[in-house]
Amino acid sequence: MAETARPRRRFRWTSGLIVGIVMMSVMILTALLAPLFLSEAAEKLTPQASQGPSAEHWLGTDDFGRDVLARSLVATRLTLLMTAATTAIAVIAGIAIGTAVWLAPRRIRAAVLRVIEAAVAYPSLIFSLLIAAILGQGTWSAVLAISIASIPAFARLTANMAASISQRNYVSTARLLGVSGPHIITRHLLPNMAEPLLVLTATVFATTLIDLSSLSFIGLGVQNPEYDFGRLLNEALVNIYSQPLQAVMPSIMITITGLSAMLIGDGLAAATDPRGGRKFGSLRKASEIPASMRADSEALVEVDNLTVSTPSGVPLVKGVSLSIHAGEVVGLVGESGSGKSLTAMSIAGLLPEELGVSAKTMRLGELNLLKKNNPRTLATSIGLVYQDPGTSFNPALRIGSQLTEVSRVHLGQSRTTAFGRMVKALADIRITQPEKRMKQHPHELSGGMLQRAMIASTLVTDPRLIIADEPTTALDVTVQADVLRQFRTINREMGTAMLFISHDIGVVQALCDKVIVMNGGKILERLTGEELAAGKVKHPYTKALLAATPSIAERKAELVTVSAKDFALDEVFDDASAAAGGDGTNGTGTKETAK
Ligand SMILES: Nc1ncnc2c1ncn2[C@@H]1O[C@H](COP(=O)(O)OP(=O)(O)OP(=O)(O)O)[C@@H](O)[C@H]1O
Repeated sequence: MAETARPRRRFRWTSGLIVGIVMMSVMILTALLAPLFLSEAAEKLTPQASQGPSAEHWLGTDDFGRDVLARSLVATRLTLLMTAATTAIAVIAGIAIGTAVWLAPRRIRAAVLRVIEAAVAYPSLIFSLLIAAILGQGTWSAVLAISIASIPAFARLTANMAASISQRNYVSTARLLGVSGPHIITRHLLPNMAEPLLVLTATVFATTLIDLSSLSFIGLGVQNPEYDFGRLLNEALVNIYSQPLQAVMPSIMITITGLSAMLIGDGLAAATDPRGGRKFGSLRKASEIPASMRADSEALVEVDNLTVSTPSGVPLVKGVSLSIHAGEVVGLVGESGSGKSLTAMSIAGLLPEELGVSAKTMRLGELNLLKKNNPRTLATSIGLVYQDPGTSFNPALRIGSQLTEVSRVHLGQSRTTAFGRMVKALADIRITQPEKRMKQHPHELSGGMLQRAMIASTLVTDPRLIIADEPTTALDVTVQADVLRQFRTINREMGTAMLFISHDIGVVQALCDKVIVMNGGKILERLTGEELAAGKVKHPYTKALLAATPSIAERKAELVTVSAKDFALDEVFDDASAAAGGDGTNGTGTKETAK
């Protein structure tokens, strides 16, 4: 069935970006028009030397009787031309080197990357001074010097991004199919690097302007009779006490040009960052409906007529209603893109902010989930378990500091108390040597152990609801059975409500009291776990889902995890424990059990 189309990401205009573009447009207009109308006033020598401000010369005149304001405005053209040329050379050469490095054999690539890194570490202004001294004084030697000094930054960024993009599956596939290196670069690499390169270009434009002005200021850049902002500052220096205004205008022009480029760079960064600039308050106000009118007022979690839409109004979740009682497990099942995660993330308040959410009711107990809630309340009321335990943890930090974060930050517990409670939670969930585990890094633990650690971390805050989004998909079948068993235990013993998301109808059938089948953002069918187990399904889509799980339906004896809830889970867990040497967490084989 067709996936709901993901709409094109909207470009976000920020006020900074608009101001930057307006300022830069004014500078470009000045660069175009000033030399046409003000050249004479700016360049003609007159006897009115070194005069103060007057009606005729607003900022006075220089040592040769030339109008200071006119010279500053006319200098905009050369300054912008030099800055644009320098930036363009740096960008083109940097991207060419960065991508060529990616195509080079491994040893050459490593050597060139080391050279680029050393060049980046060296201060660019000193580097450009060195090059300018070698090339000699003059406008274009300054341009070349600064562009050469800026190339390493672009080359490194391009090479790093190319390395990361080249790991993606579509690039591997293209390579496997024999697509040529240059074709991969133009088709796959460059389009995916455009945004960060654009942001860096704007920033380098600003720093280039400063560097060029500095070279001209110290006499290495633009030479008489040409003049840019730096050259004007150089001329103003000798009169700084008698004619301070002479230095003011070029300084203002440098500031405005640099600031506009920075604002454009920042604005582009914010506009292209999918997480940035999101507004709170995309939730519509909760409709205050009396308890008597609620669909299921006894339920702990109640969602009534939830709709999630894109900024352009395309509905992704269409009128979903569900309720979960304390101690109940509700499964959301459906193929990829059916709206399961968006439904769950709406409840958790973790939806991307650009998406609009509306519902008649969405609550957890008395907590109105349609309002912007205190993050502490949400973090302690709802526990989240994600799909891939490998990516749920920061690989650079020890397990302990990550697992105790919520307790320390949101419950205000001391490090020792949080550590102690976490060790107990790990032991409760039958992780061996919990103290040792807390001091280890994520790569030292197996996937099953990490996933159980993640479950344990959600429990220390006594959440009322646990949302588990495909929590067993990344695990092999024996560890999967163990994790499912842990969920069942928590749910039964602690009375926690659970929303369990899966595309695997067999897993849902094994664990859930109620099952909701979704597709295309809508609920197609509601079933009890028993109805599903007995095959009492009505909707053709659910039948198709069941038919697409032949290993569950046809090999009940082998994959007992999905045949008869508790019995199956216990039995599989025991086998998994045996396979893993008692701990049940390191069993990595895909041993099928209970034949
Ligand atoms: N931030 C977003 N902006 C626009 N569309 C989105 C966004 N997030 C998800 N979608 C789209 O909404 C639809 C439902 O997504 P959702 O993640 O809920 O699916 P799912 O059923 O959980 O699938 P999966 O199992 O692959 O995660 C998909 O078509 C997806 O492309």
